[in-house]
Amino acid sequence: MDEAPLHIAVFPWFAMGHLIPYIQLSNKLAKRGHRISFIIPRKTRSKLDQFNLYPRLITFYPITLPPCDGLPDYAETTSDVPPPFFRLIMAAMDRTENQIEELLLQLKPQIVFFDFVYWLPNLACKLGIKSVLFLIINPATVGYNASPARLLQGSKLTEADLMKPPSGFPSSSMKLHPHEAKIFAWRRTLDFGNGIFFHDRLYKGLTQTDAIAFKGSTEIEGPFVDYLANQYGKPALLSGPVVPEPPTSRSDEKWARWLEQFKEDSVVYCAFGSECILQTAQFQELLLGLEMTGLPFLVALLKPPGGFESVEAAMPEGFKERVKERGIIYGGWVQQQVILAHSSVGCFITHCGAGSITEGLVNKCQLVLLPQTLPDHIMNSRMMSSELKVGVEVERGEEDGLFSRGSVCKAVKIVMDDESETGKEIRENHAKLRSYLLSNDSESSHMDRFCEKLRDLLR
Ligand SMILES: C[C@@H]1O[C@H](OP(=O)(O)OP(=O)(O)OC[C@H]2O[C@@H](n3ccc(=O)[nH]c3=O)[C@H](O)[C@@H]2O)[C@H](O)[C@H](O)[C@H]1O
Repeated sequence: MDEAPLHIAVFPWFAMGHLIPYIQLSNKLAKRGHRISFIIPRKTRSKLDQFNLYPRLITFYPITLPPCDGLPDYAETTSDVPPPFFRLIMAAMDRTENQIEELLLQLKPQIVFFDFVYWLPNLACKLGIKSVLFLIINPATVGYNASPARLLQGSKLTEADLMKPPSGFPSSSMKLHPHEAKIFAWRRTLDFGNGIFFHDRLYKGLTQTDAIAFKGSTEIEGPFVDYLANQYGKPALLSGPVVPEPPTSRSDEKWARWLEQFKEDSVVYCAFGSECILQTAQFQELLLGLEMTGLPFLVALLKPPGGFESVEAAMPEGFKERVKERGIIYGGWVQQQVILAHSSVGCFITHCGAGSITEGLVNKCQLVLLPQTLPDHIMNSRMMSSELKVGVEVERGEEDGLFSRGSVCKAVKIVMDDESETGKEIRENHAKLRSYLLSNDSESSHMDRFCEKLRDLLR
């Protein structure tokens, strides 16, 4: 490489599901010699250090969030508080503009990556820095939901409108069920920090940034990224799938010991990311569905609302006595990537967060898709089940969106059953996609193109 390395500052939304993939992307860039100045929440640093594989090139710049009415002092990422508080974290991030300006003046990066902090493109422009809106949310969701073609339908977009893709959208199989259209419609007018709707925040960022970029690969996301480049009339880049480096740490001893008692590919691991909280009835239905499978299972979920002291306290009656050592329900943080790589784990029930989907695809365990209340989870689920056919969605009520123990058990059985035709097709497709994602050629050609397009912004 004869060109000078780039210096990129990054300022992602303070959610673990965004911070971790931003560090994974930074690792890929640092591997090629680029320098990253990474703005992080101060107290969360101890959780993030382990992901930084190039500390000589990736420097963390911890910042303290300014106080915000109603936000507890200790809260700085979405995993510190329940969902109603997320908009206050966003409001506090919006108040860091002066701090960020000073930092950028001092660091002098050539490019700054951001996602939800919509005011960053204007600030960057003032300082002579190029801005890139880098989204870990898949481009299909953004194209479906926030393309200018959708806005032309007017501000009174109905749930019925949202059940169909906007004009020119590159896929006709990505359709929503009524309960999902409700979620999409609700999100559009969600107050998300300083009185600005989530949708408007994203739209402002998309219109003002110098370029839009996504985590994803040309083969899967290419048509959606081209659609957005066309719609917004600006460069749209793909970083490649940003497959995490294989974990170097071993699983916590207690999980490793527990997993080792079971035969290969037999354990169901179920986790819903860093912020998702199930209502008690659905939490219990999920556990009862796992019990019905007869398989061993490890569940890492936050406790449901309602004042439960622990996840154990929220278990269905008699559940613990019935499943005994065969099932573990844990309410704390686990090393997900290490667990997914364990040879005993054969199935992953995921909420379809962007990070979990990639981590699931690059491991051998089969995917059961149980998307929760975020539009990109729903689109990820549809993409994995209908377009790529690498996982099975848990069936839900068309109107109420609720799943049952029977539907959980059914989906697990399909992917785990050697005799099932659907299961066979899914396992074959997953194996092909896994080997594509893990191939060095795919990663390095995506990164070549990505870095070239970043350089184009500076010419
Ligand atoms: C706004 C939203 O942020 C979301 O993040 P979320 O935390 O829900 O899920 P993941 O993307 O799987 O991210 C969660 C990340 O945390 C890791 N982890 C989680 C729990 C645990 O106990 N141990 C772990 O190691 C996991 O391995 C993954 O890397 C999604 O992106 C979503 O797409 C986006 O819209």
